Amino acid sequence: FPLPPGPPPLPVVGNVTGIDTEAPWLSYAKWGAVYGDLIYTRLFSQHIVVINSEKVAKALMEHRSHIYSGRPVFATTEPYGMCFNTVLLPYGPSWRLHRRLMHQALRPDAALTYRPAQLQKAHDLLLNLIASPENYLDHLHSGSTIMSTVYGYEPASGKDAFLVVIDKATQIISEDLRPEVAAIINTFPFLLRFPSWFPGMRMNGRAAEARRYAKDWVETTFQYTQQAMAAATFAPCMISDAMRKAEGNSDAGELTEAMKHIAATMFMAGAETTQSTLRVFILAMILYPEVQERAQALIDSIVGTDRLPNFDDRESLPYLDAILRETMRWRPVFPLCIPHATTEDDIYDGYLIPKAGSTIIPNIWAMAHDENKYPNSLEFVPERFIAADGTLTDDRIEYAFGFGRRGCVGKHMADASLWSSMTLMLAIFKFAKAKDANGNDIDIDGRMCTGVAIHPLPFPCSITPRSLEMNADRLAELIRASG
Ligand code: HEM
Repeated sequence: FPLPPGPPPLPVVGNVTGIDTEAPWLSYAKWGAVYGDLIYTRLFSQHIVVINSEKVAKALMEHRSHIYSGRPVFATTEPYGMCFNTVLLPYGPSWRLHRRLMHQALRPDAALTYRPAQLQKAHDLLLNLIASPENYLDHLHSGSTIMSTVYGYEPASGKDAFLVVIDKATQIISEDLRPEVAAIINTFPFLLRFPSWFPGMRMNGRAAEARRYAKDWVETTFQYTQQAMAAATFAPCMISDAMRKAEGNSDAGELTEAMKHIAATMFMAGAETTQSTLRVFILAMILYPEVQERAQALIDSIVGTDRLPNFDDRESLPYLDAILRETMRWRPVFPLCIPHATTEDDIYDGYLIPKAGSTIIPNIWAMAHDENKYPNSLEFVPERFIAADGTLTDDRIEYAFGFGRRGCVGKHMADASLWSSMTLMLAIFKFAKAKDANGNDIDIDGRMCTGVAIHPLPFPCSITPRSLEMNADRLAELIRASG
């Protein structure tokens, strides 16, 4: 059988020159218009199969998930200190153990138990935003529930020491572990042995830095929880629950080691993604003020202004869910998902998808910007998720969380965190363009960073209470009144 169609490769480098390295998802989507939904391409020695449609992604990665649940072997994983990371583990016993332990904590009914903590975090976010709106990026970050639910640790608002370390590691890894970068290193692994002062070898220094940060983050945060567990006041968290259950088991050592790695993975996979989605949300609210006003009018009419919204209001606020879905569609955090790898040869639609080292890239960006499904896809239009009878459509943007057995394990937790943060922020604040010294709006270009996971680059914005009477004391009172 032939390989799927794709652009003709150059000798040695393959298709590397035809790819927009800042936004490869755009190149792959353009190729899709010529070659179809399933494309074969080669970057140096790396065989890559790109999937541009949700239908094909589901047919392969969900209905044949026993074949498509591996991860490519990246020469960068070990030098960057990432061997512990569930996301990059090969399809095998360690990954299965990680997944089982995570599933126990994050399956839909277990995720419900985090709701009070998620609401509390959303309240803290409001208080922090009213106190210092200019630091909104720090507040979005420290507002994550993951540090408290996983480690029992409450990050300080502002620049929390643990979060700073984790941020630095995550940033380097997201930029340098892209399949396009990994393809170069996989082909020329000796590049990683050049000293970092050698021209062009900045990457080497970055690998050493990432390794240091990763070690610090895996060990120090875990030690924090182990020490804190001895204190009578320590509230249970995922680690303390798992460690107590494992006590006395013959495999307690193995479970403790796995928990340490899972906890670090959950933070890496969960906090950054949630924060990035909230950044996209704020960007959209500023660029589409009519959407913001419609949502606020709905909140006022359903919830009123004497209390804050809570999860019981969710069903009555479909437009808020439509905004959440549109946020995830408009600028997906993982435009190229996280690559999978095949563990057997496969034949699909008359084409061979080879086992030998094939990297499978679902182009989530292309799925989210399919003009047949989402006309004017570059515009932010939550109404596309509202049916004629006013209810939500069936399109839950599941593809933004990946596919099959490797699909996101934290999606229920992410969904509730995002909904509560977005809805509560809209209830209290108006998001608008910042003004310059002459009182004119400062334009926002909405540019995104590049990497495996992307977010809008920092932009100036004005975050002010919607009501002139609202201040920190009144907000604290409103939170108390909301129970
Ligand atoms: C807006 C928030 C989030 C988005 C958009 C998101 C998206 C994704 C995507 C696209 C993948 C790759 C799936 C695949 O390979 O097919 C993934 C994997 C993963 N996600 Fe999430 N995620 C989010 C939040 C979270 C949270 C809150 C957690 C944990 C608390 C989490 C934990 C994980 C883990 C552990 C994996 C790796 C699964 C594996 O390799 O088996 N994610 N996520």
